[in-house]
Amino acid sequence: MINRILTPRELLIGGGSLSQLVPLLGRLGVRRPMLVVDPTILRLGIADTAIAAMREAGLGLGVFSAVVEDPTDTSVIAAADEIRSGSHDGVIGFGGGSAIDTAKAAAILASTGEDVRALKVPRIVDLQVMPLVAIPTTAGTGSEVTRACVVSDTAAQEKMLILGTAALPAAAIVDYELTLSCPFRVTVDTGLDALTHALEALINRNGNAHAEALALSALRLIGANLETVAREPSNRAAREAMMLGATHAGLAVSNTSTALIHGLSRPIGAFFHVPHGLSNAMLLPLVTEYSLSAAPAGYAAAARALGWAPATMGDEEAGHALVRGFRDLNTRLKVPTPKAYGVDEEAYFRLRPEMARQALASGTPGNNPRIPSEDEIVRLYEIAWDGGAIRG
Ligand SMILES: NC(=O)c1ccc[n+]([C@@H]2O[C@H](COP(=O)([O-])OP(=O)(O)OC[C@H]3O[C@@H](n4cnc5c(N)ncnc54)[C@H](O)[C@@H]3O)[C@@H](O)[C@H]2O)c1
Ligand SMILES: [Fe+2]
Repeated sequence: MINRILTPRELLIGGGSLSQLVPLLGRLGVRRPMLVVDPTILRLGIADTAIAAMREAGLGLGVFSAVVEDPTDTSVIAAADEIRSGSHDGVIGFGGGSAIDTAKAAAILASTGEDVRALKVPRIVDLQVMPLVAIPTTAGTGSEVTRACVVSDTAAQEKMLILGTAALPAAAIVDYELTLSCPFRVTVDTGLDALTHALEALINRNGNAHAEALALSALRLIGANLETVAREPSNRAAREAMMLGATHAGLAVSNTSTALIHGLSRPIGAFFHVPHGLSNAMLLPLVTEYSLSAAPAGYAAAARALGWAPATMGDEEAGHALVRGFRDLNTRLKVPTPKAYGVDEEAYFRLRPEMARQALASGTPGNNPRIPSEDEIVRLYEIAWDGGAIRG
């Protein structure tokens, strides 16, 4: 079997690596970068030295900061228009996944002239685009190394998945110091997103040895450090480990695709604006319990890498320890159920068939070890409402 493994052409990893942005742009041949930056990052002054260095180097810098959380079609079209009108020849995505995905989608639109809706899966967008440098400020999405990008279709209330080399950054700067300012909820939710990426890469039907190695590395790093960063936001060693874990998880999942948790999570985000990592975490215990019997070795390996099952424990028992571990972790990290989060109950139950349809249309449930029918997905949404379990 042939595995097609894709990664950015250059990764700069380590504290202080942001200082290398100007020479990196030089190596990529970018003279007129458009900086697509999270407004909070701009306000906190986190991008100031990079902006000053680019100006000092005489680069034709543009700044777009109208990034919205869970980027929309209208916001990415606005960014693309500015890239085109400013004749920019490269894009920098600086912020959480929302800023990086805005930069990705805008670079694709500006480079190709395509309509954003025409890019969504099942199409694979292997088109040539201008160089993109991704600089994450959350240890979460791994978008800095993935060939994926998520844009909300405002009219259809759907989170569109865009996949292909067009969405793969040319380079990434992975500097954990940029995450030191993340508040508790952002730290935890994005960390749980990274954990979900690693798990879904490990148990994926498209699994491969490359993704497995990186997923296990990510689970070890995240298992040992997520609760530490939640408790001690200034712990640099733990922040560094979480950042590396998120990038490893991104490299893993980009080369397998996501699975059932992300498939079910995106519609919850699209309709009820639950942050992405949180909607994943709400589903982690239940979907793992549902899927366990179809990939016992993979789930057991995840439990061991997270430190929740000793090497001597058999696969079946380790799988159950994993489900229990996710439930306990959610309690300790204050992850609410959809009900406790304040999701509108009437709308949630009315929309569950449409959410199931969108989940299946994204294609990702088909990568899960156990593939659910549309009716089973509706049932999973029902059980997830107040954090229920299949075995009661
Ligand atoms: N492309 C991919 O591979 C991929 C993978 C997973 C998720 N996503 C997408 O990424 C988006 C979520 O990204 P995210 O979870 O990183 O959250 P985000 O980018 O939406 O940021 C969440 C909040 O944290 C703030 N923030 C970010 N960095 C900060 C910092 N260093 N200090 C203080 N505040 C900071 C932001 O301003 C924002 O208010 C969703 O749209 C999701 O669908 C993409
Ligand atoms: Fe994710």
